[in-house]
Amino acid sequence: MHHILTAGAQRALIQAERIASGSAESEPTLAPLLAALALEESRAAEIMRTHQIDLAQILQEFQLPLSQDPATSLLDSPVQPLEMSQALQQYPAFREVLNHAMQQASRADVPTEIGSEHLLWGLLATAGKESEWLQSTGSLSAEKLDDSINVIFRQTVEPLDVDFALRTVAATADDQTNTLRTIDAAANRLREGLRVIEDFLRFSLDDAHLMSLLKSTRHRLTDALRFIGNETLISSRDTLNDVGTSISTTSEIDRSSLEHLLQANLKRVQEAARTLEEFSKLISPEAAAIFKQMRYASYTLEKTILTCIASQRRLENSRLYLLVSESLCHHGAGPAIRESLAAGVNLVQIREKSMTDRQLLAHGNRVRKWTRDAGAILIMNDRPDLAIAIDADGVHVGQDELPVREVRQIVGPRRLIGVSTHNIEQARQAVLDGADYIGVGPTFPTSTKNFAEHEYAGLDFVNQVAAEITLPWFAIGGIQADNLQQVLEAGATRVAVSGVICSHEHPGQITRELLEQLSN
Ligand SMILES: Cc1ncc(COP(=O)(O)OP(=O)(O)O)c(N)n1
Ligand SMILES: Cc1nc(C(=O)O)sc1CCOP(=O)(O)O
Ligand SMILES: [Mg+2]
Repeated sequence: MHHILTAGAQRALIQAERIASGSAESEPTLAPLLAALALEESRAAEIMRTHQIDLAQILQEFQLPLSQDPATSLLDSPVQPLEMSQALQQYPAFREVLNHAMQQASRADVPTEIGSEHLLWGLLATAGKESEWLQSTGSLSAEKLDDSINVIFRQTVEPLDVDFALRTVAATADDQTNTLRTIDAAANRLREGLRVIEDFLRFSLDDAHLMSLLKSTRHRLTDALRFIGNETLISSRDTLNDVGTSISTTSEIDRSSLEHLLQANLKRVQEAARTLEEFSKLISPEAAAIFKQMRYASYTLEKTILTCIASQRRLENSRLYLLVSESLCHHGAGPAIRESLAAGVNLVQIREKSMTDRQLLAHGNRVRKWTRDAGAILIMNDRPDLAIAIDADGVHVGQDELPVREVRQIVGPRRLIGVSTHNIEQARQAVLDGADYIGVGPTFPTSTKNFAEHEYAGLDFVNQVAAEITLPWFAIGGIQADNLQQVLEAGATRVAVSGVICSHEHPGQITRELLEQLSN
């Protein structure tokens, strides 16, 4: 009969082997197993804790060494899982523990893997100083443990033959080697793919925020591989006999543009992450979980990078963004919009706070016509529904309005979504949420919108965004012809304005002036 160990029991056995190898004892004992059960986050450790038994007591009682940080020691120097139980298996008392543990697991009313609690039970049932100590110090007995394990005894169990094919991995050594080789090859593909993307972010996009995201993805790969063991992977590597190394498909050779190259490598990363996730399930559920996270992270990364590239293209020539409110305009919104369009503005936002929906719809339809005729982009403030109704090119939302995800569901994939941000965390989040551009402000005091004094993000925020974000962004708030230069010096290349144009006697004239400064 084959029994499979739970992940917690596997870790405990690996730890036991390690502790035993560092112990000065010439004869093997069960103390390393006891210590390992207390060391791992497992049911056995939990049970022992409820009986006031902890690792420190065990180490002291049985004079065991544990020089490394127990929490990380297993990760730091991994043991090859198949070899793990070989030495312990030679030891009769350990075989007895396993035999008891298997019997105990067999008593469960549902098929049960051998868990750390069964190993603890086996240890208690095996005569020896460890069992005696557990019973005297922690007043723990095999009977008491039954309650904790919650086994339903329905039959008298005959001693079982111990089958030492304790499988921690695949059924055969060949299976295991092949699994490890697959993981090793996929990890290399993933690493290489990430490196290409990183170079793209560094040299083509020059985006520090996305680069730091990518780096943390790379670190996750390292974390996950620790669960499997780097040495184990390298020792399973067999490049000479790997048929995959000689195959290059046309899709691998054909890279028609930087973007194509980027996409191919994003796909490569996702496929490798999927392979790693699936094959790691045979070896380490912890690693598999990390690979799954990496796969999802790579989808976010893909969406974010591609959105960034597409938005840069769409907003390439939009340096001046005009927000129009009827109430601010000297001669009404119509003349302000038409004159500024004629002067060269190519991005307009309808920002009306007091019109009824019907008024907004009618106004929106007029502005749509003017902007379309001028070849300009039209954005509706606050209202995804009206953005669709007037066929605007996008919608702008603030921090308290609908999140990007929900707005996207309403306006679909092609309309632009802009998000207001007032600090660097919000800016980073908006990028990851899938915004197509962000507003960055308020830069200076403004009478167009109420902000408390402490809410002025100022030029520092502009500086921060300039240092790390390449998704198109517009500095906004109190920007005028006479302070625009400071904004540009802080790193902005695009600005959004309202009052300076709307309330100007000659909207066309001030528009030209601002555009002139922006083009310099
Ligand atoms: C380009 C741009 N940036 C910021 C805002 C402000 O949006 P929000 O915070 O939602 O405030 P209101 O404009 O709705 O009052 C914006 N509209 N456009
Ligand atoms: C509507 C708005 N949002 C801001 C933000 O920081 O999010 S600042 C602002 C007012 C922009 O108008 P003006 O150019 O007249 O100051
Ligand atoms: Mg708003």
